[in-house]
Amino acid sequence: MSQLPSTDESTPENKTLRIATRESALALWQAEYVKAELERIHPDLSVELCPMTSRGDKILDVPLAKVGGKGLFVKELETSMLAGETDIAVHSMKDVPMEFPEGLGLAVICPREDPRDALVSNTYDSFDALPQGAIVGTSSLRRQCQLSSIRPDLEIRFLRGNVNTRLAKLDAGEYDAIILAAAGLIRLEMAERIKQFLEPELSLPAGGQGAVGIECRTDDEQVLALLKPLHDDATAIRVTAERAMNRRLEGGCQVPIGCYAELEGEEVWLRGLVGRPDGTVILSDEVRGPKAEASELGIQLAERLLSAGAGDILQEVYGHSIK
Ligand SMILES: NCc1[nH]cc(CCC(=O)O)c1CC(=O)O
Repeated sequence: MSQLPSTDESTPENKTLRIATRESALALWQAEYVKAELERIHPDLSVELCPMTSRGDKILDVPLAKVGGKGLFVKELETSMLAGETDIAVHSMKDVPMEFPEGLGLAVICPREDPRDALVSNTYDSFDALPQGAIVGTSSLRRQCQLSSIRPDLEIRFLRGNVNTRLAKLDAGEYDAIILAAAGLIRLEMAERIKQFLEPELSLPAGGQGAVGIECRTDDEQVLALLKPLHDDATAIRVTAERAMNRRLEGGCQVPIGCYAELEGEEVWLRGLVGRPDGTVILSDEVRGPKAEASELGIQLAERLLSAGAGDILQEVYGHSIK
């Protein structure tokens, strides 16, 4: 952490913790949330936001699966932490790559918001109410795949940009409905725009959806101690299982992979799917097991999906085979 000029460097009031954040409304909300939590728990700490633009925010005209390179939304933030210009970065867990650069790691995972996808429309009240051939906006291959599999008649149209941009395009009449993560709308106090929460049976969420994680330098004991009270164990177990599956399949939120873990007492129930973007094939499976084995469960489920043929589907999407 940086020390502001002071005669007595040991006084905690002089410490400023700097949060690297993207500039979208949702990213800023999440960073403000972490700032507020930190300042509530540590009244002597001052926290400052350092907003920056990521590559993923700049390239808006191509589906993310095609932009190439994971971590489009986090690289700039990581560079600034490694350079010591900032201390922590707040991320949507859905956008965080599996591997961290040397010297950085995930410190805590905060309590999960609603993990479901949501249907937003100015005309129709539910997914079932969409007429034949309705135009649905999303650029997520995972959403496109699942919705097309039940409703092949729908016309899925490209839609990217931050939450407000996407809503503006819906409001401009470009789509009959759009699909967004419920969490983003809830955080931005736009939950009233949600017409229907899509249950996992209809649209299995992306791994980590709805959860916020905090990354920092792995050797920064002081920052790690400050962050510790923000951690939520139940969320971390669920997200660990989901991310383990994604890691094995080399995927994240930019590919047609869904995974969602719930806790049932001491057990983790993990559901996963891999599908062709057009929804003509969906492989889905599930596993259950002890909480302590969350990441083994994720790998186990990935292996089962691979045995069922997920590798061929993913090869088409990635352009290379997975081992
Ligand atoms: N990929 C963009 C992204 N990353 C996180 C969220 C939503 C909030 C969350 O999942 O925590 C969104 C927008 C969306 O999918 O609608």
